[in-house]
Amino acid sequence: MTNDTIAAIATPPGTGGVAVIRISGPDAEAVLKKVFPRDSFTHGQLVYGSIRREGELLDMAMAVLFYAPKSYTGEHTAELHCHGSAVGVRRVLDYVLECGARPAQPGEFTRRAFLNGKMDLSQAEAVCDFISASSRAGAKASLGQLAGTLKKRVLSFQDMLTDALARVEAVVEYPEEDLEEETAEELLPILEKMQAGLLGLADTYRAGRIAKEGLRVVLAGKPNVGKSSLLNALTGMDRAIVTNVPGTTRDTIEQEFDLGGIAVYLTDTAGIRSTDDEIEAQGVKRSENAINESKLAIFMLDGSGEITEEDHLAMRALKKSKADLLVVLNKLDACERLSEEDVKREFGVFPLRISAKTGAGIDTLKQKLLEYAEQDKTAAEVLITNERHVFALRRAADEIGEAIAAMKQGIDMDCVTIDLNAAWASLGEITGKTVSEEIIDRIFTKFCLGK
Ligand SMILES: Nc1nc2c(c(=O)[nH]1)N(C=O)[C@@H](CNc1ccc(C(=O)N[C@@H](CCC(=O)O)C(=O)O)cc1)CN2
Ligand SMILES: Nc1nc2c(ncn2[C@@H]2O[C@H](COP(=O)(O)OP(=O)(O)OP(=O)(O)O)[C@@H](O)[C@H]2O)c(=O)[nH]1
Ligand SMILES: [Mg+2]
Repeated sequence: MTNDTIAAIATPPGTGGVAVIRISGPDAEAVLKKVFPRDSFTHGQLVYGSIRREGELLDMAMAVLFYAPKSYTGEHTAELHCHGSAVGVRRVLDYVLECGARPAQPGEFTRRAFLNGKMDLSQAEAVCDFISASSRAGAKASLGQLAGTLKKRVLSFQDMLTDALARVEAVVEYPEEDLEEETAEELLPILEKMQAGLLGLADTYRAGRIAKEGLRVVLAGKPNVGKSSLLNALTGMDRAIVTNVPGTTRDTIEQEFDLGGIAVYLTDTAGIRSTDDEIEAQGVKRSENAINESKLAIFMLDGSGEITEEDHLAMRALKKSKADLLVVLNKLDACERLSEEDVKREFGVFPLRISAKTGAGIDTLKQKLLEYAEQDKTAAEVLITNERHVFALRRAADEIGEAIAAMKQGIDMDCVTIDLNAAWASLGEITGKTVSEEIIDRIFTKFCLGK
């Protein structure tokens, strides 16, 4: 139901400089005029005045009216810019509701913007992601999507499909012209390029997800190699206790830090070894859990010592997990007993040389982490950050693949038409053209109130 008038506080709860109440729907102007009396409003012009209920002053505020369709929602929309008093703004909202508006559902303003064609579904989803972004990379990716970069890409894929469909339909419609072979020859490379383009776009999800959700990295290795020292060096904080007693870290320690705009959640763990100490044994268990929950593990070796059975024990725990592996050889400032070649021979991976103590190699390590996080990002201006979009892109690529296979086998062009239409519909799930009501419901109920 979109023909009633809704209202909500659009700013976060609590005390602030200014609090905004948003009102949208056919009665927005009438409600505003009751709350904030004025003979007329000029579209988009903010004016100052009093809000009184039965003579009692509720706030000295500012108000603005946007006439449909030139508003965020595409409906008549009013805003009251009140003092940022939690109690004050609540009283004004109650008065607005008394004057004929009803409380908005979470995401209802943006849902109306979508239903009124002000934005497509990918842009509406981006509004939610942008608001809740917790890193600069996440904010940047969702803002691009909000500005319509993904929408544009999807629409251009759909345009290409429409062109291809028109040509296939010509073959079906004029069988006497014998266009089949010629058309297949011309369309195949186009479809193959589209398929690759769709899969390439879907592959940006790896980097997109890290931009949106952050990167989980665990520090692992036997006791005393310098894991806690590295946590401190990477985060620039004196976060974890460092001593030369093996078994210093007993529990996992997590610290977030910013890596070129990406949120990295770094976990320091208890050194892995077999132990009779009950507390330490539980710590080792927790280390193993932390490894399993991480995308990347930094396996640390002490270059001033020898490779021991404990190193192998730690490595086995890492190999059992799905975490990707980066090996560092620490303490290169001290005497050098281990070379990179030794490590390569023993563990099959070439290590990065660092000193957690002096900071040598830490910038290179950060660079490696950043490259890892952004791999597959390609030059793409578009980063996919949403699993729903990945599924839709992959499905569209599959359907185009079916069309390609059918064409190559000389199967009836009618089948090709079906496959290409299916691909078009899959892409429509991203823009919202071909998506079910339930999915739309699910997307908007995740929004916050007032958005
Ligand atoms: N005060 C205020 N600030 C805000 C918002 C808002 O709703 N109110 N926004 C809410 O998220 C964001 C801005 N987004 C907006 C998007 C479209 C329109 C809008 O009125 N569009 C019309 C007219 C454009 C024009 O006049 O040129 C349109 O698209 O037709 C307004 C805000 C961030 N800042
Ligand atoms: N020379 C040198 N010493 C280091 C370096 N990194 C760490 N150390 C020292 O090695 C010892 C152990 O460091 P920690 O960071 O506590 O090692 P850990 O791996 O966290 O140890 P556990 O918590 O016991 O598993 C401390 O005395 C550190 O000062 C380094 O790069 N060079
Ligand atoms: Mg430690």
